[in-house]
Amino acid sequence: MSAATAYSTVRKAAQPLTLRLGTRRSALATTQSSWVADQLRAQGHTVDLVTIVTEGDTSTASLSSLGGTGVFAAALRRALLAGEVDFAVHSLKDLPTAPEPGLTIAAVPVREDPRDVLVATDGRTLGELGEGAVVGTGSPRRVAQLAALGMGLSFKDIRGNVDTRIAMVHDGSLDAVVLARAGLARLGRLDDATESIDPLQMLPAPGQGALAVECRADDETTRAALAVLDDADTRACVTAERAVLAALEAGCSAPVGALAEVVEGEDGLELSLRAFVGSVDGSVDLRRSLVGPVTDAPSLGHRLAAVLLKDGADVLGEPEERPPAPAGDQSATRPRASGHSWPPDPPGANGAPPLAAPDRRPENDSTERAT
Ligand SMILES: NCc1[nH]cc(CCC(=O)O)c1CC(=O)O
Repeated sequence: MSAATAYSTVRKAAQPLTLRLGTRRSALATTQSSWVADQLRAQGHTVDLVTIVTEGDTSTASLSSLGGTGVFAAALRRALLAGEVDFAVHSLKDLPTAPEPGLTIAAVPVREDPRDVLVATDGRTLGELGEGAVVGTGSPRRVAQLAALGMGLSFKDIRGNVDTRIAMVHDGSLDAVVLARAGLARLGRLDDATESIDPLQMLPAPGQGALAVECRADDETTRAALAVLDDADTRACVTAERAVLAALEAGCSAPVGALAEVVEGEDGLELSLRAFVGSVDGSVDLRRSLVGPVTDAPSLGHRLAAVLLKDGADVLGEPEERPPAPAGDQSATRPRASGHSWPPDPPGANGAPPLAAPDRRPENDSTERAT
């Protein structure tokens, strides 16, 4: 018996396991969880889904009053830490950037297309919506970027699952909604999208389109089984994106978008990272980018956040550190990678350069908080 135990310990990672997967009950959550479960079943493991009801699913109160998108993850994490389930699958963009003590992200599987899509009446694109069109979204990030286009759109704060939101367009109560393309893809509803929005106009949420597969940090057996699902490129991208968010959360509370892509550089593969910080009235529209080594994802994100805070210090609140660098000397914020203003050409309908915000009103800062 003891000899058999010792033997099985050596081969533990290769043993078929029986794992309990905690999942929220929404269609998106169960679809995502089932996809991960199938990947593990293909490795010979047995996976049982355990439904966990979260406050974010049952309450109709606004997300911000419940404590933000973190409420979705909180109940799953409690069940994990209590040992009721062995692992959980989250939409990475809904996961707080602070690590959860006792838990670890064992895998970040290959990401779906991270862009946002428009679902509009009459097959319209963003450019065809027109002045006064009502766009439903509860996301300050989406509102800020749409407002910055200067197209005279108006916004309605909506909640509900993906199907509910699409229905609001089809029944004519809204002109359009903006949703993550990944959610539509996973639910088989991509045909409802009328435009995949160019990241030059709308940067996705950090981590959008990616999943996080989480388990207890001390559960080596489960960790090893989940690790085979990890995609190194996706992990590097979302690590950089979330580093921007984490660094900005410390320095401002404005709407944030970020997107990293692995690109072919002169010295091999590099990370190209773009980020946006704005205000929901569209008056602040700050976009910057950096390129750096794939192995440097966290510091790339932190450096890009520092650039954003420095360049937007007057409208974004207090940056952590504000070096009194002389004009023209940007070396302190870009020790390794090259920093540049992005996008290179003025985007959007108003043709305004990223920083040309004539009516920026710093005194309005307190009304521009992300909610
Ligand atoms: N905040 C809700 C949420 N969390 C994850 C997704 C979609 C899937 C993803 O982005 O990974 C969505 C819906 C949406 O934003 O349209």
